[in-house]
Amino acid sequence: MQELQGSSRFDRRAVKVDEAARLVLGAAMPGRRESVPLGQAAGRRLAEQASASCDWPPFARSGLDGYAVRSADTAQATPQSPAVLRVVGAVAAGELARAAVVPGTAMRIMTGGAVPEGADAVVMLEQTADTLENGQPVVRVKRAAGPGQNIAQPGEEFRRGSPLFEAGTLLRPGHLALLATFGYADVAVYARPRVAVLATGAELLPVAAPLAPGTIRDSNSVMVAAMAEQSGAAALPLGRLADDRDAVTDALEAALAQADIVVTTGGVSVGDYDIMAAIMRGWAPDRLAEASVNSSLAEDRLLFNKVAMRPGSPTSAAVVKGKLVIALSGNPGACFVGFEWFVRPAILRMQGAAIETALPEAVTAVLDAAYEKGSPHERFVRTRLYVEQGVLHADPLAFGKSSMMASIPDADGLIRIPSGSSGLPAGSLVEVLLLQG
Ligand SMILES: Nc1nc2c(c(=O)[nH]1)N[C@H]1C(S)=C(S)[C@@H](COP(=O)(O)OP(=O)(O)OC[C@H]3O[C@@H](n4cnc5c(N)ncnc54)[C@H](O)[C@@H]3O)O[C@H]1N2
Ligand code: MOO
Ligand SMILES: [Mg+2]
Repeated sequence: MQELQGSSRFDRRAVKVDEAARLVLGAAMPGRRESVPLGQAAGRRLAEQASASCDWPPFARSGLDGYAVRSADTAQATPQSPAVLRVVGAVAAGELARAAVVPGTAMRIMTGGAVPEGADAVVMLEQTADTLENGQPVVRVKRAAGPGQNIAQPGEEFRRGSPLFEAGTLLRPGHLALLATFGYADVAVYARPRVAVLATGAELLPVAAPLAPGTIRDSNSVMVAAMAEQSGAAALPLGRLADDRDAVTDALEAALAQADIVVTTGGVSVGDYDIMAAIMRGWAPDRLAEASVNSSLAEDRLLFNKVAMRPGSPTSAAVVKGKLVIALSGNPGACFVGFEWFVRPAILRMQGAAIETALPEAVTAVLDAAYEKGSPHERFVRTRLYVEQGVLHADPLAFGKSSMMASIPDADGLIRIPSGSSGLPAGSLVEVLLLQG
């Protein structure tokens, strides 16, 4: 048996969850960059500002299938007395007109076609009639066209050189459309942070193993790895380790050599085999009080080893060799909440997200059922969210204990129950942290 000497295992100062998250974010700097083909850039984050490489639209463009005209020529047009204009040609999208539109003439034009010189309006086909006069094609325009009508002016949407998206922007399909428009065949994005995942606990079996008495299958590894991937990271699942301090220390060394963030689960409380707590304490515990959001990655230090939150109070974090080590609690519920507060924000920050957007997003909802339990620490209660008559409701889920998993897959959010309270009555307005879909 490995003894953790002395009473220091109980000597832990709880930091508030927001402060703990900021300590982690202060140590998680935007990281490596790489260039990827545009078609692979969805879900990645821009590493540098993108800007418009030309005016958009780049030329005066017809918004309809119709006739390009001089609006002045149609000023008196009515259905009874249409303007009669000689048709001097046609222009399809992708073509350039071979003639200008001079007074008394019109040019047939298709949607997306470049408006010919001289024309300042497009009349839709439905408002025109084609005929022949003296063997020449003419078009009758039955209504006055306003100047600029149905024409997208060059630069009306974007000016050449104007900023499109800032570094850190999460690229969604619409962003890709604009990047394509402006010729970004390759895009500079932040590299996916590499997140090593290591589960500690002698009781843990691989997923494929049959259960033996006293053992359970490792469910945290796969959950944490999936959450990391969902946040834009590349997960490196490193498997399970028994509660052996030397073996875990060696595994951490190896993980630090290949990852940007090392996430462990289990072994952070006060038990005899909670070796992660001892290992974390070993990282310059005397610096704990000095740790601040401005600390650099230069020196190894413990960021915190207790958080004023339930679940997840023993969650710990340290900076080691310039990398973040986040030791999540083994209880699956605590592991899940600890990831949302510390690991996901760190992953987002390393991909250039601003600190405020890296933190969990909060909304306000009406609490459907009373939450009776008071707590010296803030609580995060798994909840379903739904909208009724335009109002967001939080319906707390059963089986929400830290050790329980049943409600994790159903949770849309985490209700934030303030500390020190004796709970909250039904109907209270509560803050809810949104979870990823
Ligand atoms: N005397 C005290 N005991 C406990 C305290 C305390 O303050 N005083 N804190 C409790 C709280 S709160 C939590 S949370 C847990 C934290 O436990 P650890 O982080 O040390 O985790 P373990 O002891 O290794 O395991 C706890 C629990 O979770 C199961 N587990 C662990 N790893 C996995 C995994 N990969 N997949 C699924 N389940 C896992 C493990 O079997 C245990 O049942 O401590 C309380 N105790
Ligand atoms: O703080 Mo422990 O995480 O659930 O019960
Ligand atoms: Mg334990």
